[in-house]
Formats: sequence, structure tokens, C-alpha cells
Amino acid sequence: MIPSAFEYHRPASLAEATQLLASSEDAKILSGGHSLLPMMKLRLANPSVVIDIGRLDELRGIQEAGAAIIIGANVTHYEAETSAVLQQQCPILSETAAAIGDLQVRNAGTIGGSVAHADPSADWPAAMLAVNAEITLSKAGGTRTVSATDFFIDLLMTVMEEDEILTSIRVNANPPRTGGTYLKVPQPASGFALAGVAAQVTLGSDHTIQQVAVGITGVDNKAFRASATETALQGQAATEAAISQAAAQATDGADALEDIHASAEYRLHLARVYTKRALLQAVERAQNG
Ligand SMILES: Cc1cc2nc3c(=O)[nH]c(=O)nc-3n(C[C@H](O)[C@H](O)[C@H](O)COP(=O)(O)OP(=O)(O)OC[C@H]3O[C@@H](n4cnc5c(N)ncnc54)[C@H](O)[C@@H]3O)c2cc1C
Repeated sequence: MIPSAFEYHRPASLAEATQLLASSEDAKILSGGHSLLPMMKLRLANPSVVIDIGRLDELRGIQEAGAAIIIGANVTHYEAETSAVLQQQCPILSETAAAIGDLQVRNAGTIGGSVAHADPSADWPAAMLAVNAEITLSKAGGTRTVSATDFFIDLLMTVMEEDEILTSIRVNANPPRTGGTYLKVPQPASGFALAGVAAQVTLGSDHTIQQVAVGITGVDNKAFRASATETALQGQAATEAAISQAAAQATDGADALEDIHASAEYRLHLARVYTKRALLQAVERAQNG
């Protein structure tokens, strides 16, 4: 199908983009276009103004900043997958990027576009939760930072206001004895997650779990943290028995999606099984980290 008619703008700077967004009615930001354009073609989105930020260099690049890493919104999935900084300092993010769609999707789609879009089956939101990412939003005359835990609200809904642009994502470099992994069961045609689990663990020298975060996607209307699992493991010895028991609580409180690809019950089951597998793998990596 062909999208409805729209005005197309390609601003030369972030400042120009935020000004345009503030002064336009019913505008949409375009970055990689791999979610927005299909939605426009299906007439599920009908913006009258499209603001293309995809070529803004100021939103590109992955920079180290002390113990943190700043990832520009326009970083493609492929750039994140192959980034030496992420592979060395926060490898769960490269691993998540590698799990997205196919090479064509990874070459065009961006981390900022995926996080802003908040598809309930997208991979990045789970990883953002597992690494406690901080998301920077800019608008004409202001910038704010929101933690990933507060960012995702509901199906395709975030705390972003209509006049805000996601500009960067800040994560911490892994401290010593930290390991993480992202595991998913993909829907075979699209690659989107039927269930995807990102787990990040930091161990103490006595093999207890000092920090743990688990993000789950594909199951509920939005990616969520497996809070009961995290609480059960905090300060505990990282044994298979403890992990197995805690993973059984991974979907507590989840309101599971049901569609032609998977029943709610199957999604919940996958999430619990993959939480256990992801935590075991994260602990193994933390031991060697
Ligand atoms: C065939 C196919 C398979 C796919 N498989 C997967 C998969 O396995 N896993 C997965 O996670 N995803 C998958 N995707 C989605 C893909 O990762 C998209 O690229 C991504 O979700 C959106 O990123 P984008 O840069 O293309 O955003 P766009 O399509 O340009 O924008 C998406 C939405 O976010 C808004 N937006 C974009 N950038 C910003 C910004 N910086 N600030 C504010 N708002 C913004 C837009 O207005 C729009 O509403 C697939 C897509 C396709 C077409």
C-alpha cells in the first residue's frame, strides 16, 4: 500500500529538528524507517509531517565517557552489534543487536528508533532494562533523562512527549565479575521475540549475587523487569537451585499477550524457562568476567 500524503523535512541539526517538531501538528520522527514506513504503508500511522533525522551526525556514534558509554540514537543495530566498545565494555548490548531481524533490518534500523517505538516484542527494550540504561530526550529548549525502568508505559507507548526526540542512551561499562546475556525465541518470519530475556549479573568474590537485573520482552504489552526474580536472588549464592526457584517467579504480575503466533500460556512458560537459562549463562560469564 501507499502511505497517505505527507510533508517531508530533513533538518540539518538536532536544534532544527526539535524546532520543526515543536511547530508541526501531527508530526513523526523518521530514523531507520523500518517500523514507521511499514506502519504508514498499512495506514496504521498517518502523520501529516515526517521529520527525517536519520542523517544527523550528532546522533551517531558510541562514545566512552569515564565508566559510562553514550550510544547515539542513530546508531544502527549493526553498528551496535559490531562495536568494539560495546563488545568489550557491555557485551550484552552487542549480543542483543545481533539477535534483531536480518542483516538488512540491522543495517537500517536504529537503537533510538526501536526504543522510541516500544514494540512489545522488540529486543532492545529488554536489554535497556537489564543494563539500567538512561535515556536522554530533547525538545526545543530542554533535555531530560529517564531511566529505562520508567520509560516503557504500554503497547507502543513511552513517557516521551510528542515534541521530544530520543537523542542518546547512557549505560555503564560492566564492573568486574559481571556477565550478561540476551536469549530469545524468535517468531520465525519476522525475528521478533515470542519471548526474549536479557539478564545481567554482578557477583561478589564469595559467589553471591551483588546485582541482578532481568528484562523480558515479547510477553506483555511492554517490556518489563522480572522484579520478583531479582528480589529473590539479591544477595543469594548463585546456585542453580536458587536461580531455578527465582526464575519460576519471572512472569509474576505479567498480563501475557495472545495472538496467532503463541498463546499467553506458552509465552509465560517460555519467559520463565529462558529466564533460568539466561541467568545461568550470565552467572557463568560473570565468573569469567
Ligand atoms: C522485516 C523486519 C523484521 C524485524 N525484526 C525485528 C526483530 O527481530 N527485533 C526487533 O527488535 N525489531 C525488529 N524489527 C524492527 C526494527 O528493529 C526497526 O528498525 C526498529 O524497531 C525501529 O527503528 P527505526 O530506526 O527503523 O525507526 P523508525 O521506523 O524510523 O521509527 C519508529 C518509531 O519511532 C519513532 N522514532 C524513531 N526515532 C526516534 C527518535 N530518535 N526519537 C523519537 N522518536 C523516534 C518514529 O516516529 C516512529 O514512531 C524488524 C523490522 C522489520 C521491517
